[in-house]
Amino acid sequence: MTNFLPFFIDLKDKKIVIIGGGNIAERRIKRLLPFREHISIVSPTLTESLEQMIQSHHISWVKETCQKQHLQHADFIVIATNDPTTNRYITENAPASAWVNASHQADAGNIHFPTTIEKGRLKIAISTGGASPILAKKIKDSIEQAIPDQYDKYIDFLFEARQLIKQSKLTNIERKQLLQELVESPIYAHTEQQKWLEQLK
Ligand SMILES: C[C@@]1(CC(=O)O)C2=NC(=C\c3[nH]c(c(CCC(=O)O)c3CC(=O)O)Cc3[nH]c(c(CC(=O)O)c3CCC(=O)O)/C=C3\N/C(=C\2)[C@@H](CCC(=O)O)[C@]3(C)CC(=O)O)/[C@H]1CCC(=O)O
Ligand SMILES: NC(=O)c1ccc[n+]([C@@H]2O[C@H](COP(=O)([O-])OP(=O)(O)OC[C@H]3O[C@@H](n4cnc5c(N)ncnc54)[C@H](O)[C@@H]3O)[C@@H](O)[C@H]2O)c1
Repeated sequence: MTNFLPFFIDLKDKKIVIIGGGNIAERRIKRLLPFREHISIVSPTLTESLEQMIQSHHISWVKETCQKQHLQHADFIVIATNDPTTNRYITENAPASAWVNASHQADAGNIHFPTTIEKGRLKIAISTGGASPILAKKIKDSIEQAIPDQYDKYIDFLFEARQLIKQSKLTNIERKQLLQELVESPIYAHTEQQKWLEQLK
């Protein structure tokens, strides 16, 4: 079994190519668009919803079946066709440097889509390494219930506080104590957060 390293990546300037225009392609595009507007789809057909999406985003549609030139220079390839021969062709002809998501067969690619929880800066990604996406979803639901509603703003406050602490003249021990305190005794009220930040300015 291949061992996958969990990571958070920036897709800016990356060339993303999705092969196939069905349900899975649609699911992948919805996940990718908030992080990268420029995406190419290579597929003879598109779902209705994808047809609408290409009108309103920087998605380019190559209305062809997949050939080698579509894979050249791609940084990130999503295999999402319903044709096993094409799916295999892509895994065999993708550039060695590309990240390949093989939605038809987990271990044929080198990158998996996890299920994710996103609350502002907080991002949690869960994967079962292709064992059970349904279990991944179940774990997501239970973690989501345990995250307080105020976390979104509270984590922004932690970010701001940490920037100020890093710029301060405090010793390393004092910095660590303050950072620890902010987590052990969370401040959720906006006015209290502002007061706390003012003291450091
Ligand atoms: C996280 C999520 C994101 C997303 O897809 O958006 C995701 N699958 C989701 C749902 C889901 N997928 C499938 C079902 C039907 C039930 C079932 O088969 O179990 C359901 C359930 C449903 O639809 O409710 C079928 C399926 N999935 C894969 C294969 C191929 C294989 O197993 O080799 C097949 C068979 C295809 C076929 O039958 O031909 C493979 C992968 N699916 C992954 C991610 C990656 C591993 C993540 C992990 O290990 O946890 C991985 C390895 C690769 C990848 O695609 O990156 C999303 C989570 C739910 C959510 O968050 O809502
Ligand atoms: N990872 C997952 O979570 C997951 C879940 C379900 C299915 N799948 C797998 O994903 C794949 C796609 O499933 P789907 O439901 O989106 O299928 P779909 O039938 O909705 O769409 C398939 C698309 O592939 C296109 N296509 C076919 N041959 C092509 C070629 N040679 N070149 C380019 N495009 C081509 C079709 O025109 C169509 O747009 C299947 O292999 C399926 O097993 C993965």
